[in-house]
Amino acid sequence: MTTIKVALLGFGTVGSSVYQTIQTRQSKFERLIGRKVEIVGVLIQDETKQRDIADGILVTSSFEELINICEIDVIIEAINGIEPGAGYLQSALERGIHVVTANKELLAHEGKTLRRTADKGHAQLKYEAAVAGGVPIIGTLQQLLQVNNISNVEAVLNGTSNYILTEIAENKVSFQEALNAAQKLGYAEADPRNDVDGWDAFYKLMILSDLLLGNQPDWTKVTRRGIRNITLADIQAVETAGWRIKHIASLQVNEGKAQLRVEPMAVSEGHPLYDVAGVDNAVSIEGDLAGNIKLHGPGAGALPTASAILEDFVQLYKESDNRQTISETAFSKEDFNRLQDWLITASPIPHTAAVKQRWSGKQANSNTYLVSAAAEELENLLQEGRINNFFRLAGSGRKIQDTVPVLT
Ligand SMILES: NC(=O)C1=CN([C@@H]2O[C@H](COP(=O)(O)OP(=O)(O)OC[C@H]3O[C@@H](n4cnc5c(N)ncnc54)[C@H](OP(=O)(O)O)[C@@H]3O)[C@@H](O)[C@H]2O)C=CC1
Ligand SMILES: N[C@@H](CC=O)C(=O)O
Repeated sequence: MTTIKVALLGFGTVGSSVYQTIQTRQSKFERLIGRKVEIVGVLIQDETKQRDIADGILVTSSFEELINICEIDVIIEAINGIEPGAGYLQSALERGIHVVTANKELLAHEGKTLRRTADKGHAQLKYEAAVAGGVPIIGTLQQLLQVNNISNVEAVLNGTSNYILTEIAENKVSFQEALNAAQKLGYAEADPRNDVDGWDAFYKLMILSDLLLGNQPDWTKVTRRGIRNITLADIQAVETAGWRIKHIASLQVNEGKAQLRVEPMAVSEGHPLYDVAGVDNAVSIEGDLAGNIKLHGPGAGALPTASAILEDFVQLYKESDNRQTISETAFSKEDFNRLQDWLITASPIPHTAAVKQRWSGKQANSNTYLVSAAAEELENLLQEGRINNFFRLAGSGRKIQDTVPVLT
């Protein structure tokens, strides 16, 4: 029986979990792909750290050493940031080495170049773990794309942010306490600003854009808001009105134009993302043939991410499909002056906004209002401290009367 030789780049939360799983599931791999799997080398940064890695496996901080000494069939990459990882993957693909990566920041920036190199080098590039952790969204979209037209994707894509919002709401902990816990549990990025300022979800959305539309919009034109300024008072006020706040990445295609956004939104009961709690991620997809499909599961953490990586790994030896999307869809600009419906939390209501409905909160400053207003106007009111927060209503095309509970 021949052996597949694997090198791991990174031995942190994700890398060490991939290592453990490969070591303990040998018989499963043999059954699935008829070959043994051997880890031949591990690339790390700090050579002085103690690690539980078997003798005979090269552990090095030099990529040159790793790639020149070891014979490698597959590189599994789980390090942080764009460089040096992008250079390493480029060099591996040029040599015909397959790559499986979990690194969304790298892929959002360099995915296109890497895919081109993969095609030329006849190697495959797999990245299921880079979007939504253990939720198999990439494979599902690749499958659905064959005949469906996808018009709308709404997704909770950052496990850390969802965990923090849930902890604040359910356990009344502070933002900082919830973030500390997310870091301890291995959910957060090495620099957690990527999570709480919306960058991580943004990178994942750009990967979905590449996959669905064959391109990415101008990054500077995409709304990106994080969860930093959301308070317990906001969460409670919005819940009093029957809604929840979720950090949502959305991609909507309307008349050949795509609009992408990452922001906290208000979701009503019945919305596919309403019940997504803790570290879970979920993706709600509208296909013109399939209808609404929702995938829901753990969005971060060691084992779910290792699961996505190793399912990709097995697929390398079962098929060869590195298809690139070709699409006619253009990207539309956000119109910050267009009147839209929003939930705002404030007290008292600023006179400029047209109020459609009002819910009294338990505390003096926690009233919730359904208003028709322009994003720019609300952003200004927020900056001036005249409202506490504002949330777009999730669920495109829904009528407001369908989603807002009638008050007595
Ligand atoms: N944690 C999660 O739930 C998920 C993470 N990801 C992605 O997976 C990747 C890894 O995440 P995670 O395991 O949490 O991160 P960690 O910070 O736990 O681990 C990062 C690993 O990469 C190594 N590393 C960092 N920089 C370099 C470098 N320049 N050269 C060589 N090695 C380097 C570190 O080395 P050393 O040990 O010496 O410090 C460490 O072993 C990231 O891209 C992340 O976005 C994707 C999905 C989920
Ligand atoms: N930091 C990320 C990890 C997975 O991609 C998250 O919290 O979702």
